[in-house]
Parts: sequence; structure tokens; C-alpha cells
Amino acid sequence: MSVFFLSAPPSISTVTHRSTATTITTRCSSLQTLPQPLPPQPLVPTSLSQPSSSNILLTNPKASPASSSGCSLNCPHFDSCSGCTHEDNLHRPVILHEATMFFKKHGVSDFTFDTCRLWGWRCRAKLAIRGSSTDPLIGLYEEGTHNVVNIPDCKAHHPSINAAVELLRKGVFENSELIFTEMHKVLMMMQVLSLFSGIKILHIDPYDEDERTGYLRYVQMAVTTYNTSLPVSERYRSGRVQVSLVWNSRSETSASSEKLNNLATYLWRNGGPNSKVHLIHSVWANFQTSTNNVIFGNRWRHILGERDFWEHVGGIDVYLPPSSFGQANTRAFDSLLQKLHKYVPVGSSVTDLYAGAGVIGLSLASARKCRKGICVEINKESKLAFEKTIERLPSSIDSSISWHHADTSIEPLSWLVGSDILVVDPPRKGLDPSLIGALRDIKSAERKAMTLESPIFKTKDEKRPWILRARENSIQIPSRTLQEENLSLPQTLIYISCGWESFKENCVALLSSNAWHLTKAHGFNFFPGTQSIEILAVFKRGPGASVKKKKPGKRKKNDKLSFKGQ
Ligand SMILES: C[S@@+](CC[C@H](N)C(=O)[O-])C[C@H]1O[C@@H](n2cnc3c(N)ncnc32)[C@H](O)[C@@H]1O
Repeated sequence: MSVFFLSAPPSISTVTHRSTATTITTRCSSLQTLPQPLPPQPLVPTSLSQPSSSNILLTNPKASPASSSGCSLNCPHFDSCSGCTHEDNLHRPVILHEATMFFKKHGVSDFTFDTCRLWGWRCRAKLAIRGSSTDPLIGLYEEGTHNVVNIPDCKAHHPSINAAVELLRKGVFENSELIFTEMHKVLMMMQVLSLFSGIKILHIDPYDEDERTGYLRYVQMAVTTYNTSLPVSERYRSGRVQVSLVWNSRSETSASSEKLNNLATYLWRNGGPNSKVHLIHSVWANFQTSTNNVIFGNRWRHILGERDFWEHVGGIDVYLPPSSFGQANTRAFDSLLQKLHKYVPVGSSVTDLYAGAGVIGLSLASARKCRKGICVEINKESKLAFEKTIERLPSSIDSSISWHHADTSIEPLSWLVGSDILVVDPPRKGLDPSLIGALRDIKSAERKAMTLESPIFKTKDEKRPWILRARENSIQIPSRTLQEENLSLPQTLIYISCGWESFKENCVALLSSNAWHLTKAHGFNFFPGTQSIEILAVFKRGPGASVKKKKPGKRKKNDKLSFKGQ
């Protein structure tokens, strides 16, 4: 059995283009000249592509990405796969012009955009598995259907994902082939096959949605580029893959478990450390029988390989189990975190809502020596990842750090008390309405804090059950230094968004309350080939200079009198 690595994307140079409206930092194989200012772009479709639940693009590695345009996708699967929505100008997603104009309108005229890596960027992919054991299909759905298309040369996938998918396909196919040799057919009929040791028939049928039969439903491939035995320059290219097989079975003790174990062994034997290529990091199983479009069930089993999966982003080692949220574009996320660090003064107190495993909060605690970091996350699977990650934080960090298993939408202000900076990184649907409401009314909440009227500030004699539950389900690492109790609410809000439409809505709601104004905005090309971009927007308290300036001109007679009276 041979496993091959696709060639890595071409080496990348960094070029900075400037236009009057946007600074675009481009990493592209050939230099692009951007018109100045940016020309009108096609209208952005109302529904954005789905970067984190579906996958994006990818290509024939032999084709030069610089052929027709230096930043073209050149993917052989583009026409059949729903992952990518545009092929050209990957460095400048369609939505960029709209974003630039939006921020300009709201007071930010120096919006920047980092194009990040354009090919081979996806380090986390969830793929559907359908077809038959002799012709397995592993990939994404064809546009508007539930027909899975193979995407072996996907240009978006990290090359190790494409190689691992091929290995999996062979694992399903080659072993199933055994059944179809005449001799085995006869033996099967005689039901004596099991007497022959050494012959393993996997015969793993992919899931059939109509019949609800078959075992292999989905696979999640996650690449770690963290391999300290390699020079830094080679770590990305040589990423290893954590393979999570989603198995259509209620539990690991069912009759199918031998097939599952055999498939895992096949992957490990042909892609593990003792194979010619060391491609596979580990193999996991997830058990799920739901008929909904849910990808994962809540039962996981580690089968083979290293249990611990680490990545290095934002200056820290991060532990990522397959069950916890992980960013698909590792490198772009790292760029975003480096930018984020600049907006957090040393020694700040930070709340990180929608925190996942707390990567953002912990990265800030480490890089900005925060005195306090609170992380709030609804998925309890992320707790272990947080615990493991803090074990590897530098011992010099003296922050009070906590992670809470809680729903941000319930009394959101209670998490903000005593924080200077609030970081939010919600799912694509944006902020919960209750959080938006609390942020719009933050001034009056603060007034109440002064008088300790509001229950959210009475932390000592807390009785509300959901808060007490969240406290029980929390991890608290106290600071070695005594910290003064502080009842202030954040003066800075940093919004990280993967959903442009919801971001715009949330942003307008915050600005229209005059409780916040925008001071900075940056875009990151987290999902090249789609119409989505990641936004990092910085809001400060108050209405901002433009609104403040307008006020005197708009004064009415009565207002004038009251001014005089002051
Ligand atoms: C875009 S991810 C960000 C995760 C994390 N910031 C990171 O970069 O790894 C959004 C996270 O919000 C969590 N989430 C969704 N709704 C939530 C809620 N109501 N309260 C708390 N967390 C929530 C999800 O489970 C997910 O981990």
C-alpha cells in the first residue's frame, strides 16, 4: 500500500498593497496589482457560505496556482464541490469591498485585510462518507444535493488531509475487495472464512441515508503542525492527522466494533509512525445514530496513536481534543491572535465569551500578562482542553484564570464585572440577543453597580441556581498576587466574527445605542475561495468623536438653555 503526499503550495512571499480604503497584506505566489481605490465588486449574496460546517475548495497540486491569475484556485473539483464559491482573486474575497465601505461609514477608514495563506490552509475538515464499500465517496456534498463528491485534490485542504483521505478510502476499498474474489465468495458461503486466521474482511459499508444502514458516516481530519522534532520551517508541511471516524452505531460494544478496530489498525499500520510515511497522528471514533444533520454524537473513543493533540497558536501550546471546537485555518488564526494582542494593554483583566477551550483568553493571559482572565463556554467538552492547555502555560504567568461551563446568553453581564476588556467570538449566527441588550445598556448597569443595586454585582451571596451550577462546573486558577475586587464593566469590546451578516447587524445595534463606537477593524482571509472573512473589530465605550461633534450643531433651543444652566 503506498501513501503519497501532495506537494505543498508554492513558497510564499509577503507583499503589502495599499489602497485608499484598505491595506491588504497579500501572501501570493505572484505580485498582484490592486486597483486604487478598490473597484466595485459584485453584490454579496444574502447567504454566506458555511465555512466551518462545510468545507471549502481545493485542487490539483501540480497545477501552478499562479497560472491564470497569481491568486486563482485552479481546483479540478470546483464545478462539482460545494465547498468553494469563487475561483479567482482568492486574496480578495468578494465581500472585501462591502466590508471596507461598511467600516468607513462607521468611522474606521483604515480597515486592513490580511490575505493569509491561499492554498492548503484548511487544517480541520469534516467530510461526509457515502457510496459503497467498493466505491467509497469521501468529500463534500454537490451543490444543493446530498450527493457526496470525492475531492482528492482539494486545494484548500492541508496536503496531509488529502493524503489521509486517500488512505482511508483505500482502507475501506482494498479490504472490501477481498470479498469479491471468487475464492472468498465460496468460503463466505460455506461460512468457514472465520477459521482462516490472518484474513480480515473489513467490508465497511458507508452510511446510507435512505436506508439508515452502513457504518461510516463522516470523518473529521484535524492536522497538527506542532512537531517539535522538526525544524520550524518544516512543521507546517509535515502536519500529522488526527482521524475521527463517525460510526453509525449506538456504542462501541456493538457487533460493528471489530470492523471499526480493523479500519483503525489499517490506518495506523499504513500511515502511523512505523509506516513509510508518518502521516497519522491518532485515530478516534465517535458514535452517532441521530437522523438529524448532526455530525457528532457525544460518545468518543480514542483507538490508536497519541491521545494528546497539541497545536501552537497565539504564543501558547493549545490542547485540542476532537470533540472541542478548533479553528479550521490555524495560520490565519495565529495572525489574528497576534493582532489581537496589540489591543490589550499589559496587566488587563479580560473576559472571553464563546471561549471554546479558552485559546483566546489564555493566549492573552500569557502574552499580555493579564491580571485576570475569565472564559465562558457552553460546550462542556472544552473543559478538558482548557485544563490541559493551562498545564503548559509558562509558570511565570501570574493571572487569576477561570473557565466556566455556562450559557453566555443567561445574565451575560455577570461575566463582565471587574473586566477591562471583553472579547467575544460567537458562532456564525452572532451574539445572543440578551448579550446585545446588556451591552447596549451597559452604562445604566454600571450606574447600578456603583450602588450595588443589581444582583449581578452581589457575587458573595449568590443564590441563582444557574450561576451556582456554572461555578461548580468551572476551573479556577487563582493568582499568586492578592487582587483587589473591582466592580467596573469593560471599556473595550473586541468582537471576532466569522459571520459577516450577523456581525453587521450586531455592530449596528451596538453603535445605535451610543454605548459603543468603533475604533479599529481588521479582516483575515480565514476561508479563501468562499465569500466569508473573519473580522476583528475593536469598540470603545461611548458614542465616539463623530457623534459627539455633531451634538452641538443639532442642539435645540431647550438643550441650549440646559447647557447654559450647567
Ligand atoms: C467560533 S467558536 C469560538 C471558540 C474559541 N473562541 C476559539 O477560537 O477556539 C464559538 C464557540 O461558542 C460556543 N458557544 C455557542 N453558543 C454559546 C453560548 N450561548 N454560550 C457560551 N458559548 C457558546 C461554541 O460552543 C463554540 O465553542
